[in-house]
Amino acid sequence: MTDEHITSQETVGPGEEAMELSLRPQYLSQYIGQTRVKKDMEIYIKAAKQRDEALDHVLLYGPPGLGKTTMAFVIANELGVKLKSTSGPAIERAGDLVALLSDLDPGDVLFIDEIHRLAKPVEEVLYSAMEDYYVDIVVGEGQTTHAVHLPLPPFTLIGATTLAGQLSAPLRDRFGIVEHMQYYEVKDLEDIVLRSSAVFHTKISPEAAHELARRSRGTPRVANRLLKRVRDFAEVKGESEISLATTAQALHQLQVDSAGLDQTDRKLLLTMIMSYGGGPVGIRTLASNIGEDRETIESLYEPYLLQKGFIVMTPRGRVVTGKAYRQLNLPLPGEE
Ligand SMILES: Nc1ncnc2c1ncn2[C@@H]1O[C@H](COP(=O)(O)OP(=O)(O)OP(=O)(O)O)[C@@H](O)[C@H]1O
Ligand SMILES: [Mg+2]
Repeated sequence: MTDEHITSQETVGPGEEAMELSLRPQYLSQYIGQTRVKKDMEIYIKAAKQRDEALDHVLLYGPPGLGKTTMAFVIANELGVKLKSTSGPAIERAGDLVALLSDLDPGDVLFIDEIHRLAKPVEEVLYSAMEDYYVDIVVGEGQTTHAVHLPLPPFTLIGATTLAGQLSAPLRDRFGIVEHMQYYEVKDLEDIVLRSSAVFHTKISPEAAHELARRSRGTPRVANRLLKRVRDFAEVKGESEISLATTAQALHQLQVDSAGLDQTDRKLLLTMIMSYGGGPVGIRTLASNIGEDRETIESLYEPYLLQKGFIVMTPRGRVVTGKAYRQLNLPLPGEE
C-alpha cells in the first residue's frame, strides 16, 4: 500500500487516535474486502451523483468490528458530502434529533450507530424525516403550544447495527439500501494486516501476516488489535520484521487459539459442554452463566461460532458440535 492512500490530515500526530484514524480507509478503492457491499454502493453512489440527488438511506448490519462505521465515512467521502455522526443511545429526545437534522445541508449524511437502540419517540420522528424530508414538532408551552411543520433538506441516513433483528419493521422498511457486512476472508485480512503494518512503519513477514489474519475471527478490528500486540512482542525481542515464531508465541500468550477463538469463545463452549451436556441451551441461561450480557453474546460471539460450525442453532437453543469438542481437545460424548 502506497502513501497516497494515507491523506496528510491522517498522519499528523503520533498518538493512538491518529493511528486509528489512519487505519481507516477513506475511499471505496482502499476499502479491503466486502466486495458485494462495495459493488452495490459504487453503483448507488454513482447514480445518486448523476441525478444530483441525496443517496437513498442505507442500513449496514453485521457483527462488531467488520467496518460499518468505516463504510459510512467512506460513503460520505465518495459522495463528497459532510457526515454527522451520532448513536442511538446518544439521542435522548426527539428534539435532539430535530436539531441534528435541521443542521444538515442538502445531500449530507447523518450516521446513526447502534440504531437499534433508538428511543421510540425519537424513532417515530425519523419516519417522516426519512420518507418525505419533514418533521412535525410541537413547540411552546401551555397555552402557546402549537405544531410546526418543518421541512428538511434531502439527506441520507446511514444506520449501523449489530442486531438487525431488533430493528422495528417500520424503521427497517424505510431504508432503500440494506447491506449485510460479512466476516472477512483470510486473504482480505492479510491485506488489512499488511496495510496496517505499513501505517505503523512495521515490517511483518508474509507467513506472520497470514497467521495473524487466520486467527483474527474474520474481523479487521481484531486483526489490528492483535497486530499491535504482536508488534510489541517483536519490538521487545529486537526483531526488525515480525516473524511467524513471534506471532505464534504472542497469540499463545494472548490466549488466542489455533482457530482464532479467544477466552470468552472457549468459556462459552466449555460452559455449554460442562454444564449442559453440549446443549441445547437458551440464550438467557447461557448469558447469566458466563457473565456476559445477552446482546454481546448474540452480536459478537455467537455469529462467529455459528459461521465456523462450532455451534448450531436448533428450535430449543444452541448446541455444541463435534468440531468444538475437537478444538477444545475434549472427548466427544460417549467417547470417554
Ligand atoms: N475494509 C477494511 N479495510 C481496512 N481496515 C478496516 C476495514 N474495515 C474495518 N477496518 C478497520 O477495523 C476497525 C473497525 O472498523 P469499524 O469501526 O468500522 O467497525 P464497525 O463495524 O463499525 O464496528 P462496531 O459494530 O463495533 O461499531 C477500524 O479500525 C478500521 O480501520
Ligand atoms: Mg462502528
